[in-house]
Amino acid sequence: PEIHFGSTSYGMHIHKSSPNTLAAFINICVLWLVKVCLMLTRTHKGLYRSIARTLKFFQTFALLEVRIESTSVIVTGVQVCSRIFMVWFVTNSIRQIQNEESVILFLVVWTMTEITRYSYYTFNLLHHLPYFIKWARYNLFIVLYPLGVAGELLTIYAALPFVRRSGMYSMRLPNKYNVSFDYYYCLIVFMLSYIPLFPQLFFHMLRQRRRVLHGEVIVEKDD
Ligand SMILES: CCCCCCCCCCCCC[C@@H](O)CC(=O)SCCNC(=O)CCNC(=O)[C@H](O)C(C)(C)COP(=O)(O)OP(=O)(O)OC[C@H]1O[C@@H](n2cnc3c(N)ncnc32)[C@H](O)[C@@H]1OP(=O)(O)O
Repeated sequence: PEIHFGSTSYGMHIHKSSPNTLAAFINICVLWLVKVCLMLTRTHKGLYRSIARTLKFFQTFALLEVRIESTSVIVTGVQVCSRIFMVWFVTNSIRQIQNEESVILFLVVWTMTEITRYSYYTFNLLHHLPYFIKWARYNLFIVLYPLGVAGELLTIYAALPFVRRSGMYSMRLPNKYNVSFDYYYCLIVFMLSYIPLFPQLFFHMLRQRRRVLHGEVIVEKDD
C-alpha cells in the first residue's frame, strides 16, 4: 500500500529503499558479530568462517547493483568483480589464509563501507538524508579505501605460497586442451591490476564527493 502525505508517495520509496535497509542492517549485524567474537574469544581465528556465508551472499548479490543507470557501470563493475574475486577465488578457496589479520582488516573495512553506503541509499530514497550519513558516505572512503586495498593485497600475497605449492586452479602442459594456465601468476596479475584500476575507483569517489558535497557538475567519461 502506498502512504500518501500530500503529493508524496512514500510507499514506492519505502519499497525501493527496503533492500538497502536490509543490507545496511545485516552489515551492522556482521560488524557487531565481529566485535562480539573478538571480545569473547580474544582472537580473530575462525572469525572468517563464522561470517563467510553472509559475506559470499552479500558480495555476490552486489552484482545486481551493476545497473545500466549506475553513475558509472565500469566503476561499479570493477568494484563488484574485484570483491567477488577476493571472496570466492582467494579467501573461500584458500583456507590456509582465512585467519590472516589482513582478512579481518578488509572484512571490517568492507562492512563499515556497506553500512554507510546502504544507509545513504536508504535515506536518500526516503528524501530524509541526515548530513552525517552523507558526510560519512563521501569522506570515510578516503581512509577506508586504502585500508581495504592493503588488506586485500596482503591477503593475496599471503596466499601465493599455498597456490604455488598446490598448483590449484592451474593447468600444466601437456594436456588434452593444449592450454596452460598458472593461477599463481594470475594472482600476481590481479595484484598488479590494482595499480591502474584502484586510482580510477578512488578518483571516481572524489568526483562523486565534489558533486554531492560541493554541488560540482561531474560528467563521467563512460556516460
Ligand atoms: C574478475 C577480476 C576483476 C579485475 C578487477 C581488478 C580490480 C583491481 C582494483 C580494485 C580495487 C578495489 C578495492 C576495494 O575492494 C577496496 C574497498 O572497497 S575498501 C572499502 C572502501 N570502499 C569504498 O568506499 C567504495 C564503496 N563502493 C562504492 O561506493 C560503489 O561501489 C562505487 C561504484 C565505487 C561508487 O558508487 P557511486 O555512488 O558512484 O555509484 P553507485 O552505483 O553507488 O550510485 C550511483 C547512483 O545510484 C544510486 N544507487 C546505487 N545503488 C543503489 C541502491 N542499491 N539503492 C538506491 N540507490 C542506489 C546512488 O544513490 C547514486 O545516486 P545519486 O547519483 O543520485 O547519488
